[in-house]
Amino acid sequence: MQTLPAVRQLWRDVILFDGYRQWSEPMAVLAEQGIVAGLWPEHEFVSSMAQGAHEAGRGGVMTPGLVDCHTHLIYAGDRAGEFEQRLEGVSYEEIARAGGGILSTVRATRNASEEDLIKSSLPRLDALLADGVTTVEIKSGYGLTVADELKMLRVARRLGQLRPVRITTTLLGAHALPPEYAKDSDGYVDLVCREMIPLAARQQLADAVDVFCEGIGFSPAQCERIFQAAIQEGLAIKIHAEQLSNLGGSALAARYGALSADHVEYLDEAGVQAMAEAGTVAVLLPGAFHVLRETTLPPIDALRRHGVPMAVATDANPGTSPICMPTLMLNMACTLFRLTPREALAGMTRHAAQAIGHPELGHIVPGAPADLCIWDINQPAELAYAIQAGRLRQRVFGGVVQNVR
Ligand SMILES: N=CN[C@@H](CCC(=O)O)C(=O)O
Ligand SMILES: [Zn+2]
Repeated sequence: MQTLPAVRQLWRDVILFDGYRQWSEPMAVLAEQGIVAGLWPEHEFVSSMAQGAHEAGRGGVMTPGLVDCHTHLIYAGDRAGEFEQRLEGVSYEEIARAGGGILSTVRATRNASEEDLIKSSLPRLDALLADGVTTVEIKSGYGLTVADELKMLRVARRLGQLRPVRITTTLLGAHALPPEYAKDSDGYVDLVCREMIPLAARQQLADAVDVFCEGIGFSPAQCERIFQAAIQEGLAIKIHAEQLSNLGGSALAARYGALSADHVEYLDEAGVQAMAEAGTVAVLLPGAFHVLRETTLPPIDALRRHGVPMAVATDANPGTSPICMPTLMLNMACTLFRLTPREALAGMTRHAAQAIGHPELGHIVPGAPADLCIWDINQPAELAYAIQAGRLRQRVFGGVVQNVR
């Protein structure tokens, strides 16, 4: 059931994690016309502070709406067969080099219409929403032709019209080398730079441009050309880097002012330092680490020491992270990467918002959009501690309250 935004909505007696910290005493929170308008310790609150407000709820834990800052939510087909191959010992890289992996999803996605893709992606989007997400970044990258990449981006924009969620879109034309360019990777990079990026920008289909910098992806020199083309069109940049090896992609992206470098298991100290200097967010993807049974951990201590903001995301995709449960990622960020529950939660709220270039989201402060979650739990750390669906009581998107249970 969805409630129209009353002019003033009030929550009483909530345990508040505001994106930065957990408040030590229960709080009252007021939203007005879709914006957070006030926060008070419950014992200081008097009703004249929120005259005429509708009491939208009482008790529970309130967090910012979750921000899933790295997904490949739109695709056709599945890769369960590859999962079985990997269990038998074939690596992700070997499958990719044999024409499977990303390219197998490319074949299925090229054959799908926009309607097909909407139909197959909506249940995944709904799963994210049911687990507290109010903002999702969605990448293209399974089309690898101008037409198919733009098709994916159009679908991403349409998903944002079909559900109460903010969607940011990222052109990932340089995700893999399509078979038509098997012997001409520079030629494909030309296509990305000269056609895909300008068209996606001019049609306002992309908010950012991403690249996969890896032996089975694109070289740092090729990534650099793509960054230059993106910046030329006024688009933000991001990178998949240091996932399977260290090519220095994160440091390169940081030098170009990237919003984020994602995966970063093989990131070295110099890369961490470059990211710290540029304010580039490290997006940690524990789902892909888990599914690929990786053993090299991202350099969490170095990231902490240098003050690099760490975000956490689902990386929802059919190959390395077929996961649409953001709270499970909070758990895995803690159990696999040793983040504290508070770091993990900041990683899926405030730092995730920074990773998509929306610092106004992901925190609960006066003036911020009222994207909120109210959970039926006793303390915020439970979101990372227990692996359990169905704890969301209310999801508030731009001040509109959706009673989930
Ligand atoms: N590493 C590259 N891209 C995705 C995987 C995509 C796929 O395997 O389909 C990732 O973030 O893990
Ligand atoms: Zn990815």
